[in-house]
Amino acid sequence: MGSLTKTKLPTIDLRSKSLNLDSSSWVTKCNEVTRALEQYGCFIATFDGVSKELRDASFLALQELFDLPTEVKVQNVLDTPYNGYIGRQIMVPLYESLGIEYATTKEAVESFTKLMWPSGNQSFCENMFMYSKAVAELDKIVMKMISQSYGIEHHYESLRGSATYLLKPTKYLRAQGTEKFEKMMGILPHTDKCFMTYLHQDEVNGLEILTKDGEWIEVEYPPSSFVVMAADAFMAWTNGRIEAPTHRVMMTNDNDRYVLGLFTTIRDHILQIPQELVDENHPLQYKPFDNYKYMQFYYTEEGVNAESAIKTYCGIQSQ
Ligand SMILES: O=C(O)CCC(=O)C(=O)O
Ligand SMILES: [Fe+2]
Repeated sequence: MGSLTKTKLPTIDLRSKSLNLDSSSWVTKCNEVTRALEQYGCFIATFDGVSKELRDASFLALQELFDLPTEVKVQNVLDTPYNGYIGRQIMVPLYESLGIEYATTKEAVESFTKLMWPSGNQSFCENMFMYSKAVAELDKIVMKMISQSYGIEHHYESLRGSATYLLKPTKYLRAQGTEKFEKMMGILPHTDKCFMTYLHQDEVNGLEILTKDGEWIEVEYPPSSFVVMAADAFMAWTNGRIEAPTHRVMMTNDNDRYVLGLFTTIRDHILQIPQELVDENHPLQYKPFDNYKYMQFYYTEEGVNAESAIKTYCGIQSQ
């Protein structure tokens, strides 16, 4: 599927000083974010909410976490399948991740930390909590910008209190037993099932995005930036105006790769497609749905085998 291209994803400056704008420049910036998402389903955001110290400490904390024995890591069991602990599986032997649910609440990060380190690990706990809070601020900025550019702020306001954040520390081993430049799949092509995704990596690249033209873009992003990516629930909520991009990770045999993904999910709130996004050119494509229940559906046989799980779950079939 698809060839590799040298196209670059747009980079948008969302550092605090560049958001201090007069109203017409603000509108231009909001439109820039929305157009990038409409075209690619994602973009690179420069963001200064995570200091260099916090970033360095967070990636060190990740190494400590993955160095724990497997029997400790498997204790992290969550209700959502595949969010608790995934260890090196046959299809993706390089991949390992752990999910921290409700990561913007201190209690949740404390209880995860206690599970991993019964005698405590204060710096891990503080760094993960601070990191999650900082990136949740980026989510608020991005959501405000998109909803303003579509004129649907009041709809977003009504669901914002139902946004929950899953922090997913992830480690990819470098490709094993391969030649230089030969790549091995780190994570299979997929779309995310949540609402929005925010990815941050150590120096090692590997993420690839499938464009609408069927070409894979290698995403290279510098340390001070984040990949902002629409997920399935967001695609449905925007009535398909912004599509969740298919993405994968390809690893070379150079270095292991660490990633911090923050995933927004809307819980306990039925998502209704804003009527402002429905018109003659954009007929209603999705019924009201529950993001969290959709994530559960995805892991059923029907969900896994569907060509588009979100369309099977809540899509309106065109006549
Ligand atoms: O490692 C990455 O850059 C992407 C991770 C990813 O796609 C996921 O966890 O859903
Ligand atoms: Fe993903």
